[in-house]
Amino acid sequence: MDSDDDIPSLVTAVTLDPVPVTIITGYLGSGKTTLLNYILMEQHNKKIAVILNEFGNGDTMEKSIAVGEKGNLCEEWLELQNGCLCCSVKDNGVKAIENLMSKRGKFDYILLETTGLADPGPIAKLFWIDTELGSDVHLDGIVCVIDSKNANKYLGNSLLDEPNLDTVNPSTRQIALADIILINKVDLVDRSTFETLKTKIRSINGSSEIIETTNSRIDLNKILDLKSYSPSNSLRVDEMIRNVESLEGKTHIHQNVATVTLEVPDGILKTSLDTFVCQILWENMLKDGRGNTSEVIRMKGVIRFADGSIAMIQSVYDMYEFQELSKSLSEVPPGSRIILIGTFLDKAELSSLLSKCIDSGSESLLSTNKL
Ligand SMILES: Nc1nc2c(ncn2[C@@H]2O[C@H](COP(=O)(O)OP(=O)(O)OP(=O)(O)O)[C@@H](O)[C@H]2O)c(=O)[nH]1
Repeated sequence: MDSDDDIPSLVTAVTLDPVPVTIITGYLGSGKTTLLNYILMEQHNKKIAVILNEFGNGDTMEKSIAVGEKGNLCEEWLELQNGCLCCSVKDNGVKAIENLMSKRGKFDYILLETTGLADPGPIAKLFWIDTELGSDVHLDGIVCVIDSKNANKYLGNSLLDEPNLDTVNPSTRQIALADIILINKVDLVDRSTFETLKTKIRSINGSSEIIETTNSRIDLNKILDLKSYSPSNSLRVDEMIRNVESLEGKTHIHQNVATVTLEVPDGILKTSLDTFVCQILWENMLKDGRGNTSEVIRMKGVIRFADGSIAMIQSVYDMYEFQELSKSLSEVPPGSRIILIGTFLDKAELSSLLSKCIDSGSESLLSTNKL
């Protein structure tokens, strides 16, 4: 490990723009490392930090991180106070990365590869919330790599498989949370296997772009600098909605995880939408028609509020935010819509719960005005 002795104590990283973090997820052996190496090769003139989010051996307090510059990778250490990156407290992993940047200079990009069995949600929340706190890093997006040879097995053999009511496997969560999905190893499968797999993936995540790849080769503009968690992504919501709507009427729900769109009346009160979001994300008040409690894994949408403002709404599990759109984003298509990905999502029940929140919001506004 490097000594701190020769480093002035007040040196901090001069970071004008936060460094983007892309999470690379995917089931075991799908081609995540192949993708990482490809990115490093293609972007050899950039200073890219690679973090492998593996579990330590219990006593491990440090995490190795590779920083690539001018084609060379050198090992650095992340000095974590406690535990591994995915289960430590929010500030821990992020602060360690910021400290490293203050010693070694700002990275151009951070790539974080999760283990094949990891749910990328907790780590995504870690990097997402720190943007709010004025962090030196920010979450850019989640890329999920799928092994087309084997994924049909772990995603179920048939579209008619009996859904498992209790559990959602990590691979399904990785797909649900992905901003872009690479169906890799297409050289190893025939067209019909590929199409079956693509249909399953689409039935889980109806909104994100799906691209087929071999050896994880991809136009890097498609996976880096996506700004998936920035208000500028609101311009893509319409396209995402169209992806979801093209599936309507084709019911091939897999493991009960699916994507639905919800129309929200323009001019809704902020408090009404806030109540609705809290009820579905925090209070587990949303059920499907058969009484199963819904779980919202990911949500994104654009809302036109009563006060005339337009905001992007996003969530990852129980964490959500509204980000007001600037005037430069005023060209977002008309309407207010939300895309939800999760388990036991029932469009009719969602609409009904939303209507109740709108009604009670209007009633309380009315009684406040009477006072
Ligand atoms: N035929 C074929 N092999 C591939 C392709 N992409 C990756 N591989 C091979 O698949 C194996 C696994 O690839 P990795 O990139 O190590 O996969 P990973 O997702 O990082 O694997 P884990 O870290 O074990 O989860 C390697 O031997 C790769 O060379 C592809 O498109 N086609």
